[in-house]
Amino acid sequence: MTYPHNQKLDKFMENIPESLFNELSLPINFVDHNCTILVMNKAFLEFLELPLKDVVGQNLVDIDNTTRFPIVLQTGIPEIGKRHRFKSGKEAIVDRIPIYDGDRIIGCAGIIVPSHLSPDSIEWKIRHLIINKIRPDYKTRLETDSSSLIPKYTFDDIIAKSKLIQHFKQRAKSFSKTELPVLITGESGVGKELFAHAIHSASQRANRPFVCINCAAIPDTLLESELFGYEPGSFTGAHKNGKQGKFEIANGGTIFLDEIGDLPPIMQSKLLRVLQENQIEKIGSSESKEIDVRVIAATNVDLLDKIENKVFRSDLYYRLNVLNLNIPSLRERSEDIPLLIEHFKSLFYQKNGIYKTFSKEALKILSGYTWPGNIRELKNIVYRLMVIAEGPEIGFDLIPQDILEARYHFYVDHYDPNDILENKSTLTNIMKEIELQIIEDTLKLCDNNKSKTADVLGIQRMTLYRKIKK
Ligand SMILES: Nc1ncnc2c1ncn2[C@@H]1O[C@H](COP(=O)(O)OP(=O)(O)OP(=O)(O)O)[C@@H](O)[C@H]1O
Repeated sequence: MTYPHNQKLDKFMENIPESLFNELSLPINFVDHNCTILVMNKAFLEFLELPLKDVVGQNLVDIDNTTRFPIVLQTGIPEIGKRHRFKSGKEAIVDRIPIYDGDRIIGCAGIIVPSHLSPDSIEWKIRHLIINKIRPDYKTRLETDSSSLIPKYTFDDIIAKSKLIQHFKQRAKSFSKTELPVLITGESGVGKELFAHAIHSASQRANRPFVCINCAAIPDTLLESELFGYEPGSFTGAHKNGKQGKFEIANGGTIFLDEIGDLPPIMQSKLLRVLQENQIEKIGSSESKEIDVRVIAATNVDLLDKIENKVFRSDLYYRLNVLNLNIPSLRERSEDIPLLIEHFKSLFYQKNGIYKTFSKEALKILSGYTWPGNIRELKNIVYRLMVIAEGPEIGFDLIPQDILEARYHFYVDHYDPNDILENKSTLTNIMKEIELQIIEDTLKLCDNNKSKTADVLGIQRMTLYRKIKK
């Protein structure tokens, strides 16, 4: 295959034989930097329900105006495993992978992954092969999602309808226009890492590395070499070629220092020096190297408290906390819960091809829960329910006991002792009242179905009748 307009792309594609390309049942296309189609295989044309004629040279937007290729060509940010509705109304999971020549975007590849395909299928494997060929650095993300140099998320991935989070998204977007350090605080699982990725993705550095390091997950003895690297032979057991540190890898881009509150004091001093001087010194080296790295740090502990207890340096805190985002917990924005459940359902579907709905009662219970583990906990529960539900609908009965019980604690916690004094109630009467309230609420959730209510509450149907009658 040759692409007269683009020698670089030509070189890039020269190893892919056209015959093989057209035989693939996986729809694939390539466009140049103007979104002009360079290749669209038979499977792609068939998927778009287009006649099997040559579309090379046409603009993809003219063929399918729903395409997001122009956006990917502009941002340079890959979109992998995204759900897309085509002009024909068909839906599928798609990958859009920008192709670079150095820093320049010269084209984009698109793959449609029909939703019935299992991750074990040959097409799925070919998809991985193609992505890895275009972006070898993306391989890690597809497999483990953990140590890639490419940000995993953009602001579009932060799902929220609450005004509260919209406000934080807006603020974070304005932070991405600057080069200043950002400190993201908030409880565990609220999306701090997600925000860090999004800030980088929307910044001038989007096409440069995004390097994450979890300061709590690395033993103190290894932290220095992880962050700053070492020279060959600088200590026993050192790799003979030495090692690049995370700061050096992140040069030109962003480093995300997660769980910064757990950084040991000695490393706090070293980090402070790096931030002040913009220079790193590898272990075993006497020379400093200039670096240009934007720092985003996150923590779920109270750093001011740590400063007061003299376990965190206040000067480092002020260096990191130039811009601050204190992400609210999920219980402060419970109106986002149904939307997040919908989002995780569709993510699960994209990955596993399994789609289930939640019953009205189940949704109501999940929306009323306080989610101490925040969005991470919600995501895990949604995935777990998708796996364990046998039928197409996830009902009340599958909700974990601790979530159901938490509702009952709510009644107890919210009982006003003044009512006891005013009404001169006895403990037995108070307990009965609470019990009745729970029964009434559960009956409502179960559309007045008494057998179901008894089942959910774990009592006999006759006991339920007796309690209602009383
Ligand atoms: N608004 C959101 N929309 C969609 N997914 C979200 C949102 N917020 C968080 N998540 C998801 O919830 C999970 C936890 O988020 P993340 O790791 O960013 O939290 P965190 O605050 O950094 O947690 P920790 O303090 O434990 O490191 C991730 O899978 C993330 O993708």
